Amino acid sequence: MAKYIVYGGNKLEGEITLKGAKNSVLPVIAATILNEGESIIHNVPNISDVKVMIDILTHIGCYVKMEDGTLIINTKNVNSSEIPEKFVRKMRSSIVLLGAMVGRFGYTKISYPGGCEIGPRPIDLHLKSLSQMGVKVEEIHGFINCTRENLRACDIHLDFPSVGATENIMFAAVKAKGITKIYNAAKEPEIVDLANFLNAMGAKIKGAGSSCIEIIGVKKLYNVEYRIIPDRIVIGTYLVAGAITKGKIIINDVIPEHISSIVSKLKESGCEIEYIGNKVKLVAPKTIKSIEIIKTHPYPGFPTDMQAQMMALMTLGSGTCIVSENIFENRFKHCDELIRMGANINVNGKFAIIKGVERLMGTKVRSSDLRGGAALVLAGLAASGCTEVENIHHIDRGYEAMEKVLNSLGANVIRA
Ligand SMILES: CC(=O)N[C@H]1[C@@H](OP(=O)(O)OP(=O)(O)OC[C@H]2O[C@@H](n3ccc(=O)[nH]c3=O)[C@H](O)[C@@H]2O)O[C@H](CO)[C@@H](O)[C@@H]1O
Ligand SMILES: C=C(OP(=O)(O)O)C(=O)O
Repeated sequence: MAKYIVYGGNKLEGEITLKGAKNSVLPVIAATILNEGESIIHNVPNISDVKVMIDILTHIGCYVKMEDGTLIINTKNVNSSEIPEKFVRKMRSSIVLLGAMVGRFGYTKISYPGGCEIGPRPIDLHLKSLSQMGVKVEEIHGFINCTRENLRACDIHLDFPSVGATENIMFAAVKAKGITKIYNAAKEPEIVDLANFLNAMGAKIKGAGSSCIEIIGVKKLYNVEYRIIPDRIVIGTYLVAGAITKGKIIINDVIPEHISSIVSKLKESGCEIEYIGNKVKLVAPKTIKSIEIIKTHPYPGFPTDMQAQMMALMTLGSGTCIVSENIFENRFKHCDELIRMGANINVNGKFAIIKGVERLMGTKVRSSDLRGGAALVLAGLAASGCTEVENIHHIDRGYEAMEKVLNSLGANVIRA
C-alpha cells in the first residue's frame, strides 16, 4: 500500500492551477450513457475514482479515451446493462449509474453499495424516487434489479436534499415522458454542472441550484463538448495547506461563489483572502485563530467534505473550536490519528471539540477515508519532523498527484 512521507515545517508559497471537480465529473461520465453517441469532457482530474468510472464504461462496451485532462467517450455500442460488484465496491458513487442505465436501457442490475468509512450511506431516497417514476426495484442477495416499462414523470419530494438521489432522478427524468419536479433538491454546484451538461446534450432542465428542479423529458440527446467546473473541495484543501504552513498561495481558476463558505471560515481563522479576477490569494496569519464553531450543512452551508481539513487547521488554533458534523454519522475517524500527532480533540457524538496546541509532531498515521487522509497530510506539513501517512489510495480517489502540487509550492512530500 502506498504512503506519503511528509517532512513538515516548510512554508508553502506560489501559484497553482487545479483540475475539475470529482463530484461533477463522476455523474457527468454516468450521464454520457444517456446519449447514444460521443461526449468530449475537458478539465477532467486524473484521480482513481475517474479511472474506476472509465473501467465501468469500458466494461459495458463504451469507447473511452483519456488524454491530458480530456475524456472522449462514445456510448453507442454499450452491450451490457449490469454493473458488477467489483466496481461498486471500489467506488460507492457508481450508484449514480442506476438512473442513467435505467434511462437508456429500461433495465439495470447493480450491486448494493452498502456503507463506507464515513458511516452508513443508505440509498433509500434514490430507490423510492425511481419507484415513484415507474421503475420496479427488486433487492435480491445484495443486488438491485431495476426495470421499467414506461418512465413516468412526476413530482418528487425528497426527505433530505441528497446529492446522489437528485442526480439519479435527473437522469431518469431526462428520458421520462412529461415534466418531473424535484422538491427539496440538492443545490450543490455539481448539480448545476450536471444540469448544464445534460442541457448541452439537449435535455430540458430548469431550476438547478435552487431547491426545485424541473425536468421536461426528451426523446433524443446529442453529442456534446463540455468543461467541468473547478473542484471547490480541492481548492479549499490547498487553501488550508497555505494557512497551516503560514504561507502565501494563489490558486487559479476558481468560482468565488462556490468557495464562499470555506473562505468565510478561513477568514475567521485570521487568513487574508482576496480574489483577483478568477484567482484566489491567501496570506496566512502569524497565529491561527480558533474558529468558534464549524457546522457542516448541505450547500450553501459549510461542506462536510472540508470538515477534516479544517479540523487539521484548528488543531493549531489559539483557542477552542467546536466542529458539528451534520451530514455523515461517522466522519471523525481522522481525529484519533490527529491525536497521535499531538492534537487535543474530544469527540462526543456529532461534535468534536478541538483545543489548539502549540505544535504537532510527526508520526505514523493511517488515512481511513479521502478527506480524513488529506487532513493528515495537511497536519504533517505543519508538524515537526516526519509524518508517514499510510493508505493514501483513499487520497488518490479525489486528489490528482497531491505530492506534486504540494511540492510545487515548496513542500517536501514523497510518495513511497
Ligand atoms: C460523488 C459525490 O458527489 N459525493 C458527494 C455526495 O455524496 P452522496 O450523494 O452520497 O451524499 P448525499 O447527499 O446523498 O448524502 C447525504 C446524507 O443523506 C443520507 N442519505 C442519502 C441518500 C439516501 O438515499 N438516503 C440517505 O439517508 C446519507 O446517508 C448522508 O447522511 O454528497 C455528499 C454530501 O455533500 C458529499 O460528501 C460527497 O462527496
Ligand atoms: C465523501 C466523498 O466522496 P464520495 O461520495 O465519492 O465517497 C468526498 O468527496 O469527500
